[in-house]
Amino acid sequence: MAQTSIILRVELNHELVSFGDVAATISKAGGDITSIDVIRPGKDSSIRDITVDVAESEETQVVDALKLHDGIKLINVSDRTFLVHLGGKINMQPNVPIKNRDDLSRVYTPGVARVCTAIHENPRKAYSLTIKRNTVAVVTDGTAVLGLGDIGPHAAAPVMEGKAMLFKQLAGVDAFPICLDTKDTEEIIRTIKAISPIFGGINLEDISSPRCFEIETRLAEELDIPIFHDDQHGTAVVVIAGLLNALKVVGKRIENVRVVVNGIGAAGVSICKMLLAAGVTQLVPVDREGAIVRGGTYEYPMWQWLAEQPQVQGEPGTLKEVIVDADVFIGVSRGGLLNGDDVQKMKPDSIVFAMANPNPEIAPDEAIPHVRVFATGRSDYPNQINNVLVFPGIFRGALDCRARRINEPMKLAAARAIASVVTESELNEQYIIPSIFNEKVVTKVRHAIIEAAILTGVARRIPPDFR
Ligand SMILES: NC(=O)C1=CN([C@@H]2O[C@H](COP(=O)(O)OP(=O)(O)OC[C@H]3O[C@@H](n4cnc5c(N)ncnc54)[C@H](O)[C@@H]3O)[C@@H](O)[C@H]2O)C=CC1
Ligand SMILES: CC(=O)C(=O)O
Ligand SMILES: [Mg+2]
Repeated sequence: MAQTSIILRVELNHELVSFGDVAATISKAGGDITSIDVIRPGKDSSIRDITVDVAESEETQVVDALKLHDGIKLINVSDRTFLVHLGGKINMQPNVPIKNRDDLSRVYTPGVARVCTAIHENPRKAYSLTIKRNTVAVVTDGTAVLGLGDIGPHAAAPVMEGKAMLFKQLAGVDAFPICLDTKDTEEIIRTIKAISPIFGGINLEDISSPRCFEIETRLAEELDIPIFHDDQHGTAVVVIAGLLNALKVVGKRIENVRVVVNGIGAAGVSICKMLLAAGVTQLVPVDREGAIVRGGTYEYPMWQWLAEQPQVQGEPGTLKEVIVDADVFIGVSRGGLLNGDDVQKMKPDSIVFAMANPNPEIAPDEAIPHVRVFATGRSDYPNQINNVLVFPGIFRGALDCRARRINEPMKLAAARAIASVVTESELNEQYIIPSIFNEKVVTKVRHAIIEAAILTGVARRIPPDFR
């Protein structure tokens, strides 16, 4: 059940109510008190901030119970999630202070002019003399934001700021959110190209399919910095990492399992491609109209490509039909499509990755009794299969070796690196994928990316630790 955390500011009339009564009322309504701060002490009355963890569905019950209680005045309810977003989640800091005119004349005019000239004469110096070497643009048009769909560029910003925070905290990469007010493929490509000089890489985010494929392909052809559509490749890399480990847990081999992938959009297409590259021989891609079958005719080029792959199964069917006897289900579609009965019909020792955000394709409580390995994209359940395990380390590595692009061998190396963080002795049903807070993740992904970039000839610099 999804949890939230709220802060309740209450005034207590001590003649009518004790703090014990308040705690009991909150607990009876389903809340769990995690901290109490006295804001204004007093003999007759006091004001306190009570932080309460509560299931999202029970938040109103807690609030109503306090409102109805004699002697309690509910002054304010704040949602801690909204509080951390006040004013935005990131800012920009100078690297050196400007304390006097001397400093000013060096960081700005006239001194800066000599640096500009040096870059003009040798554009590669942009990497050593500007923020380019460590800066990535996180670019969206707001058309496929999480599983919320086309909510527009303003509403997409909190996700992009969140990605920027993760880039910095996990990998030291400076990332800047850019939310474009256009859905036009050509305009998006033109705009990203026009802003690219200051960036060392472009992370495309939450751009809906099929436009995302052309945007990424064209930018990769026309720019010489890495272009990475996170929802496609970040997701595929982390799915392969999780699947390699989950298969070990259930004792099945990748070439013997039947895999259903639901939602053949940005994430689904890339996952299918990577599954085939990793050795899957029985693949059932499914979208709204049911299974995409071998030999079928489809409107989207990527679906048509799938229909031409020998490993893609020929039998048509709805999701509820094709999931019967599947070994693996991977959902990157939208929440609440399956129930316990559906996953019960899978093969024994089934693996279910229900990765739609914020709500998975099947609620964990419904799935867990019937499947052997269960994972979601969320941070509030075990086995979080989320591309946050991928993009920080991939860009750390790509920036450090100034990779021209991020290719297939680099992605496969990243998947293996993530899987390898979980040791044989640690591996179990509840731990197939490392936590994002495990520091080995970024270190290992970075290493794997640089090694593969050097081997495949896309690195333009050998970092000191590889010399
Ligand atoms: N856990 C993670 O790391 C990630 C999770 N996701 C989640 O995966 C979902 C899809 O993301 P994208 O691929 O970026 O979006 P997208 O918009 O490119 O693709 C979504 C696809 O799902 C299909 N779909 C929608 N309803 C469906 C249904 N009832 N049955 C079958 N297919 C259906 C759509 O037709 C579309 O092809 C979102 O919920 C997103 O939050 C995406 C990327 C990473
Ligand atoms: C995690 C992510 O990128 C998404 O859900 O879109
Ligand atoms: Mg995304």
